[in-house]
Amino acid sequence: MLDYNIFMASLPDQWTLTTALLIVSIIFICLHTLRSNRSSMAAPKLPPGPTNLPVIGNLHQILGKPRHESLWQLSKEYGPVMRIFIGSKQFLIISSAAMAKEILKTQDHIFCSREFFQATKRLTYNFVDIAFSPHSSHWREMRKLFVSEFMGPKRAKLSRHVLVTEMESVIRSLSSHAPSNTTEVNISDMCLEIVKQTVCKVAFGDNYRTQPSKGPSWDVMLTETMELLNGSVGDSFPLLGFFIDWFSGWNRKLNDGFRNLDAYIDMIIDDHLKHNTGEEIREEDKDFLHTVLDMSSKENDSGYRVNHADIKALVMDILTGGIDTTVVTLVWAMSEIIRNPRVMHKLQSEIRSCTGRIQKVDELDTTKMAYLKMVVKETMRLHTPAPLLIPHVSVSDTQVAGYDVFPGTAVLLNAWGIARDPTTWGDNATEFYPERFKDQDGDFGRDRFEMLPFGGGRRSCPAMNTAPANIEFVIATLLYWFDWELPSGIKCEDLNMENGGTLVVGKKTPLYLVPTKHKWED
Ligand code: HEM
Repeated sequence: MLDYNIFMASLPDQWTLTTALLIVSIIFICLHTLRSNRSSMAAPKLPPGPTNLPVIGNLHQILGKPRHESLWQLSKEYGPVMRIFIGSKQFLIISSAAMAKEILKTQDHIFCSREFFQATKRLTYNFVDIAFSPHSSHWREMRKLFVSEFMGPKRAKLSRHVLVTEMESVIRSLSSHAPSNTTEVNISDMCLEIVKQTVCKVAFGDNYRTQPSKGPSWDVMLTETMELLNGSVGDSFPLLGFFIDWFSGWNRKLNDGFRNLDAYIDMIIDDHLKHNTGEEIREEDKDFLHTVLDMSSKENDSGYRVNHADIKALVMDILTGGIDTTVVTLVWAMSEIIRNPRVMHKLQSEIRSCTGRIQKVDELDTTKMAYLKMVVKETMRLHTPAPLLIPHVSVSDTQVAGYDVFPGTAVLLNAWGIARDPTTWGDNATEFYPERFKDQDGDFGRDRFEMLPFGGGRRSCPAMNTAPANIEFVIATLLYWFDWELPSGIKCEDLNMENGGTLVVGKKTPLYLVPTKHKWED
């Protein structure tokens, strides 16, 4: 017979039993929590989207048409918050004003960073610029510096002066052949020249006229740089990307493009440094680059000091952000004006009646020209220059419209589609009809997010207020002094309005027009 005492001793006492039960319960709770966490991690609520194929993702569904148009088409099926794979890279696609507001206003603090692409890394001297820099204190300081020194009142005054001088020379040159009424003018080239001269003179003085000793012409260099900023095929395939870009020759193209741009930027900076060591330049004669180089010798109030790479990256942003966007808008505006004789006559009569008879370009005051502002807005609505903005990237976990979004998610906001959405803009959404802005304030949809030509939130374009004023001034000058026609044989409805470009989308073919000097009736 078993000894009772031994039996009792072999049983756990009350205390041990309670402890064991407690431990088992804790383990059970932990396992349960872990399991439910794991299952919730394994099944996050993801936004809808088309089924993606291995390796290429949804590439086959967006190729063949401009990216923004294909994405807009897909969003009609999958909704305003959609998930897409370009190669193996995942993107969140936003296609309504309400969701744009969610990203750019309500959750602006989360969707405020930028994507890492090979080309942008190289061209921005390792992301130390403004436009492609991740959200950081460095970006904040660079943007602050740019807004105060490039967009401030002092520079705005200089910019106006430079633009007036440019327009005077354009009028002189056009007048010299306008009386014949046959000479076709390449408006696309003319607008590029006007914007390039203005931006570069304000930013770097006259130095940009000098070509780099080797390498392509200035215009070719800018075109190549813009193409590189569109990104490479390899960017869509993080694992194989390097090999794809190497085999396709894209890496060589990037190296050559960067070398040319870098040599050119070096040349402008060296020129300014030589100047700085010579006789003192008067404060009012300093261009933007002189000012920034001065700043690199001391810390600002927040203890921040720009270095050589930062300055080069700033120059890169000015060249790539400030020229193409403005030129494509001017060309689209002139194209729509010429295609719509009703608009052209109404606009010319506003410009001429507001101005009266003047001799000098400087006397032209666009501030009172309400219809002109509507025409520029309508151009930017219908031809959003950067149709998908610059990709925004999330910095932390969040939810959008109830869907889970993880940190590092790249977001493409379809500003082009949103600005043509018939639910906002009505049945004539794809028509050029400036009068639709008659009762709206001049805020470019900043509060309503119905049109976003300048993006939104903290990453919005710092030139949002200055760029439209310059565009208005150029159009007013051209339409005040000249009457315009399409080259003989081309009808308004035949004008080619196809898109070209990816990051910045302009008119695919150059615009040619024939000017006639306007004759005032006595
Ligand atoms: C019609 C003219 C212009 C248009 C349509 C335009 C459009 C844009 C757009 C869509 C963005 C991205 C916004 C976003 O991601 O939310 C942007 C950013 C930027 N733009 Fe412009 N832009 C114009 C003119 C200029 C000019 C003249 C400059 C300077 C010379 C400039 C400098 C920049 C910079 C530095 C950024 C980056 C802002 C940041 O990431 O913090 N832009 N622009």
